[in-house]
Amino acid sequence: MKIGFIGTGNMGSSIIKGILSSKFEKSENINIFDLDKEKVNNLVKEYGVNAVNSEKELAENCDIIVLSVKPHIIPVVLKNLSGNVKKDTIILTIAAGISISMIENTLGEDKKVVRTMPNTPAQVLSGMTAVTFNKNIENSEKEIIFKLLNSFGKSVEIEEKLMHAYTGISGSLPAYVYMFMEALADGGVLCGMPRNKAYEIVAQTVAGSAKMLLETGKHPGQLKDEVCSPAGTTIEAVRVLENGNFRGNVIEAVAACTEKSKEMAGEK
Ligand SMILES: NC(=O)C1=CN([C@@H]2O[C@H](COP(=O)(O)OP(=O)(O)OC[C@H]3O[C@@H](n4cnc5c(N)ncnc54)[C@H](OP(=O)(O)O)[C@@H]3O)[C@@H](O)[C@H]2O)C=CC1
Ligand SMILES: O=C(O)[C@@H]1CCC=N1
Repeated sequence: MKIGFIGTGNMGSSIIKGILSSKFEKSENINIFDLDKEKVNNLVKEYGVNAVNSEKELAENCDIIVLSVKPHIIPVVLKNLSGNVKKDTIILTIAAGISISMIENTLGEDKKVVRTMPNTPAQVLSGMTAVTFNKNIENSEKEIIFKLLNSFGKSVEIEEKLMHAYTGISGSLPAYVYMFMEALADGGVLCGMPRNKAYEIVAQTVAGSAKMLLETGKHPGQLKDEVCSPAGTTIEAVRVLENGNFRGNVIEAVAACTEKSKEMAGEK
């Protein structure tokens, strides 16, 4: 299967790396188009993928076209693709706030469109991707798309209207987690821990805590309670976090992200 990427920045290249390292597809079947020739040359050199010179050339040679440019560039790309997309080609968008109907309006309602919201851990095969299919995608094609998305992590089918909230709790989430981890390491450094050691310790502990939630089936509040000894160390930290409105701030951050996604889609 030939897969083409229009835009190979942070997210497009994360997916390419995931697809190649999981061996879902060979490098000779990956075509890329990006205006930034440095990014293209680096990917060609490092991974052996093919560079093409236009959206048209990419459309002629691919079974799946991944739209991985910034949302405001999508209309330009769709205009250049218009009239060049074959009947059975699947258009897969990863852009925040770009709806299926926006793509159908330019390329045609008969086109096969898949809307997704991935995240950057795709490049280490630990991504989490939401997906919504348009009416033209057949079940056999859904299976192929799930295999593709699962090759670099996990995926979940959701209603298109939930894509905004999904962006708030997954597409954008790695950034907030990294901020939390950076702040934890800063705290460690303040208390005398060498920074590199602090990052390693924090990363393994965050990964372990996430694994516990996934594998034990316990409520996160219960898992927290299991760590808090009476009059112990942890409850002191919990008190400080609660005084700083930690959970309230996180809820507001997710809501702000969700609202921005709606605004980008012209839904508010
Ligand atoms: N970053 C993330 O964590 C996530 C991003 N997304 C979505 O992924 C999309 C891409 O985001 P991200 O990878 O961060 O963005 P980047 O800016 O890192 O990558 C986009 C790439 O597209 C290039 N480009 C610009 N215009 C064109 C064009 N007309 N044709 C071809 N290539 C072009 C850019 O070049 P130049 O830099 O020269 O402009 C850049 O290399 C967005 O729509 C975003 O919503 C979704 C989930 C997570
Ligand atoms: O910040 C953004 O708009 C993109 C979408 C999800 C993650 N990054």
